[in-house]
Parts: sequence; C-alpha cells; structure tokens
Amino acid sequence: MAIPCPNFIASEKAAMEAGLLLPSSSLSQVILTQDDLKKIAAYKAVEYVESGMVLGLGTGSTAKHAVDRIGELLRQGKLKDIVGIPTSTKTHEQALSLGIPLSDLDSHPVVDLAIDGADEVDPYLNLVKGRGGSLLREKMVEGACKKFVVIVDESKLVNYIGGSGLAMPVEVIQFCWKFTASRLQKLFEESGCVAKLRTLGEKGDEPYVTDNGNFIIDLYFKQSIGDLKAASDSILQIAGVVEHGMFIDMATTVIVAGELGLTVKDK
Ligand SMILES: O=C[C@H](O)[C@H](O)[C@H](O)COP(=O)(O)O
Repeated sequence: MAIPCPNFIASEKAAMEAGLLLPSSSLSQVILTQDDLKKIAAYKAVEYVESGMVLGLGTGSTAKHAVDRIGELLRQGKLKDIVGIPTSTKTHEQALSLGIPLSDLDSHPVVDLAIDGADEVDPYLNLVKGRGGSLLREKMVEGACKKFVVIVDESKLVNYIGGSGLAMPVEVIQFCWKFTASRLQKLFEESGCVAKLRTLGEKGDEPYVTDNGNFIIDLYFKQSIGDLKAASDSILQIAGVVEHGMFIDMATTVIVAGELGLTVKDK
C-alpha cells in the first residue's frame, strides 16, 4: 500500500539513513509504502541504542528492520559491545546471521533497552502484541528492560485495546485447549468475545505452535473489555493459560510513523 507523506519533517533524518530519501529531496516529494514507514520508525528507535548495551531484540516485520540496522551499525563499527536478547527463534536466527552477539535472560537478567513492534497501541501506550506468536518471550524480555521502545506505523493506533477488531492472542498449553478457550470466551461474553484456535492458514486446521510448544487462542472483542488490569488478572487465573498479549503499562516510548511524520510518545 502506498501512503503519501506530505509533511514528514521529523523523520527525514531516519528516512535518509534508511535509504528512502536522497539528500536533495524531501519526504513531501516521495511516496512511502507501509513497510517504508515501519523502517523509518525502526531506524529512529535505533538512535536510542548505545555501545555496551544489553538489547531486547523484538520480533515481526517492524522489529526486523531495527535488528537489521543494529547489525549494520555493528558492522560499520559505529556500535560496539552490544549483547542481544532475541524474543523468538526467528529473531535469534536473524541476529545470528548479522553477527550480533547473543545471550539470554539467565545470563543478562537486566536489559537496557528493548525495541519491538506491536499490533495495537491505545492512547495510554498499552499494547496488543503476539499476532506473530511471540508474545511470551517478548513479555519476558520486555518486562526485564529499563526502556522499552515500541515502533509502529499509524495503522496500529486504536482507541481501546481490541479496538482493531483483530486478535488479542493468549498462549495456552495444548492439553484440553478447547476447555481453556471456552473459559476465555466466557470470561468476556459481555464484550461479545469469540475465542478461536490459531491455525496455520495454508495447512488447513493444523494448529499454530509457538516457539514454546504451546497453542494460541485468539480472542476477538466486539467492544471494549474495560479495566485492562482486571482483565489481565482474570485471564492469568485460568489454569492452562501461559500468558496473554496485552502489554499494560510496559512501553516507555512509542514511535509512530504515519502520513504526517514521526511522532514520539513518551510515557
Ligand atoms: O508476535 C509478534 C509480535 O508481537 C510483533 O511485534 C507484532 O505482532 C507486530 O508485528 P509487525 O511489526 O509485523 O506488525
């Protein structure tokens, strides 16, 4: 999808570094795709990275650009002594291929900065994450970081969590997943919740399995679920639930790339 950017002033430096803009042109003269916007947000976020940091490396099409950029700056010698903590096997493989030194939370329990995408961002910077299936490791790594920078294009902004009408993922153990799914649906029946097992689209009904060997139950809401903390507590009380994709009060900064430029929202 091509998105015109008539007034993309704040992001020109990030766009130029991302190779999307020639020094002689301005963003008002170029048409950027949604992926370009993700890349610009990612490059802006990497400006927060300093040599010597322990970094949480996010997962997804937006975070991928940030990981690529970190690899590039390491190769160029502009960053040094970085330790990356990947949030999925996919990001682990990407970071390895880029030569980013990797570790885990056992060895590095405190993470200086994490950069990751999101599926939804509400006005209070609460998030939905995990439509790519990586919510559990993301929540562990991003919950351990001092600063959590979220990068999105403006299509991810919602008025309330669940407001996109798309999935709020819950990771559950495989044992009796239908039972767990029906308990989850019942919990939010007043919000018109529908709970569905995530499957591998192209392979029919075969369930999607997370990096941790679990299933994902996607919850779809017809209206706001109200108090997010109460909703979170109720979900986590259900035996069989491992974690959910609401990241409440975790983001410290959200960088939004959109038609009018880059917006940096700090908590
Ligand atoms: O499980 C996936 C992660 O939570 C992603 O950060 C999220 O789904 C956003 O992904 P994308 O940047 O591809 O939209």
